[in-house]
Amino acid sequence: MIVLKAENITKIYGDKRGGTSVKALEKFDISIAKGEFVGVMGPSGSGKTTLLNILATIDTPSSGELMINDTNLTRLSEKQMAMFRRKELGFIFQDFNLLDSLSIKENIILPLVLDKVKHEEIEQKMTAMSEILNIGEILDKRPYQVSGGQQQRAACARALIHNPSIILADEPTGNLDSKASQDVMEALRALNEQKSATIMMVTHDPFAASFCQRIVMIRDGRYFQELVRGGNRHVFLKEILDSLSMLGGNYNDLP
Ligand SMILES: Nc1ncnc2c1ncn2[C@@H]1O[C@H](COP(=O)(O)OP(=O)(O)OP(=O)(O)O)[C@@H](O)[C@H]1O
Repeated sequence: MIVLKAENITKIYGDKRGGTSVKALEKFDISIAKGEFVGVMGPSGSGKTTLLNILATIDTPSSGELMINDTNLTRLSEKQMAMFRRKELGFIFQDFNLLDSLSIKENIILPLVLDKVKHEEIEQKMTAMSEILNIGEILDKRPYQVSGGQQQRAACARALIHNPSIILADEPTGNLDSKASQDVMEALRALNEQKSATIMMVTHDPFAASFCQRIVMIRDGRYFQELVRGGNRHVFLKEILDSLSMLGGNYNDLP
């Protein structure tokens, strides 16, 4: 079953009255099935953030169609879009975006509290998340009292606890050291495998990307290539590195 389908997405930034304009995406297609874990990679300026903002419904394409679970998002009003975003999408950001005034647990369950979900159901979901993500010991702490990797694992729990159709992750390992990056990627993989979470992640990090099942490469706002994981993660990492060196841009500096 297809969860997300974006077709012919073009995004032009700039002045409609004749000023300079930038074509950030051109006739870009992407389709993600339920339970897939997909990475999007491309050199700096290739259009990844633009794509993510459009899929996240915080920006609109200049042309093209975006469907998530049979809802055509290019036809919704602002209010309908905000409701759709809250119910159907989960977000993970590079800088975690947890509220320091709340405990880790309160941060995670906030979407359910706002939706007035019953206490017992919230506790049940919280326990299940905490077991998968190994965050039981930090639930009563504040975000500033735990490590970056622990904060990001809490953010993963928050992104999935309301059971969205898809999680959109923006450089989830961008602010983490290699050990914490590995923990977070293993957490995302566990959510994907054990909870059938559908995940799309934008990343510069080939190591993080090697946890995905499929990588879509963008260059100059256009689809460049797709890699599908066949063998183990180490083989896939090598394939990703080879493909990135063909992509060029800032990836030419890779080891
Ligand atoms: N608000 C904007 N106004 C004008 N041009 C923009 C705007 N946002 C992005 N661009 C341009 O659109 C193109 C794609 O940018 P985008 O940020 O999507 O790339 P990216 O792949 O996410 O880059 P990075 O990896 O450096 O974050 C670039 O040429 C960028 O300069």
